[in-house]
Amino acid sequence: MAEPPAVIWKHEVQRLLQYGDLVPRLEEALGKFSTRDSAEVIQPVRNILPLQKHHGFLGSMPTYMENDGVLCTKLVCFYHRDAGSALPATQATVILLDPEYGNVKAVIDGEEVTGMRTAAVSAISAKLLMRPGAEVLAILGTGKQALTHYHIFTEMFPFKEVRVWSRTSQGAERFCRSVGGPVRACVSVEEAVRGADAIVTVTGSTEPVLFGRWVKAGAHVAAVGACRPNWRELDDALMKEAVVYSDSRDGAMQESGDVILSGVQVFAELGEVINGTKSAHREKTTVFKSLGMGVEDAVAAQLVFDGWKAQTGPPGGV
Ligand SMILES: NC(=O)C1=CN([C@@H]2O[C@H](COP(=O)(O)OP(=O)(O)OC[C@H]3O[C@@H](n4cnc5c(N)ncnc54)[C@H](O)[C@@H]3O)[C@@H](O)[C@H]2O)C=CC1
Ligand SMILES: O=C([O-])C1=[NH+]CCC1
Repeated sequence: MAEPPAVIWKHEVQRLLQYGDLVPRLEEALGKFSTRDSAEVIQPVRNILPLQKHHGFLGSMPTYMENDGVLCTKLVCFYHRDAGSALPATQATVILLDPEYGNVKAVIDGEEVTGMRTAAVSAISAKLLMRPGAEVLAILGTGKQALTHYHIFTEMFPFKEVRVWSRTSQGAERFCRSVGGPVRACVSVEEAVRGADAIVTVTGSTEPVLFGRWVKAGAHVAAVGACRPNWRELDDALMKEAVVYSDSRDGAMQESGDVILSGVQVFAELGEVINGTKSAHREKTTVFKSLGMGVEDAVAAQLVFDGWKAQTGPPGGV
């Protein structure tokens, strides 16, 4: 009979998941995903169930990595919240299964996994697509994703200046106090992004907040919010000016309002750049449209589970 599942919650995930391990695993997994080899990764575009009464969605995100023996699914609820709502915008749980027996091995808090793997993939996009010598980072939004993006971007790149914008001055000030590092609050999006080399959009907006006329030619934009076909964060001018990359081309064509409504084509998946089958146009303005993929949760969950097993020892002791 199978062991009961491990339940690994937020504080343990925070202790067990480190960007130093996560980033190389994600790079490898993005590359595998883009080979479309079913023995490497099977991962359909997430299935979405609308929660109309609550202005939200339940996404189920299964992934099977046959060669790595990883079977996983994430359940994620995400919402369009009114300003001032105290309710969370995103809640997630990751379930790791044994692919041979079918039993659940671990139930893992998905909040930290989602925060870290999303920021790590955006940082990978910047590593591949941002111009060398980038000095100024701008972050639009001051929620959970803003925080994880701040930490990994300032850890991986030597920015001289970091700016942040929020809808409210209290939001921006709270963010500046919480990061424990240098950052300047800006009163408008334009002030935050003018002259920036890298821009991260992590808002709950359903309308464009970032306009192409403010974006410096050659800047790199990691666009993380607006994960529904009728939601936007970027305007048409920016989408049409930029070379557009995504985590999943199919995901972007089904879920990204910025891609679908602007009518642009996704030039490449990050995995294709990693595999060397598509170019990294660092010299041009680039947009990485992130939707989030189950394979990213799967590699993060496997890292957490491996760390948890190493600390607890084999089932039943030695
Ligand atoms: N691409 C991906 O893999 C993932 C994307 N997301 C998306 O990223 C976005 C941010 O997620 P979290 O940080 O978890 O949410 P959060 O609720 O913690 O933060 C959202 C931020 O956006 C701001 N905001 C909300 N509505 C806005 C509007 N109309 N205009 C400007 N700013 C607005 C809020 O004030 C807050 O600063 C959401 O759209 C979420 O669905 C979340 C997880 C993964
Ligand atoms: O990949 C993910 O977890 C999500 N993408 C959009 C909202 C949540």
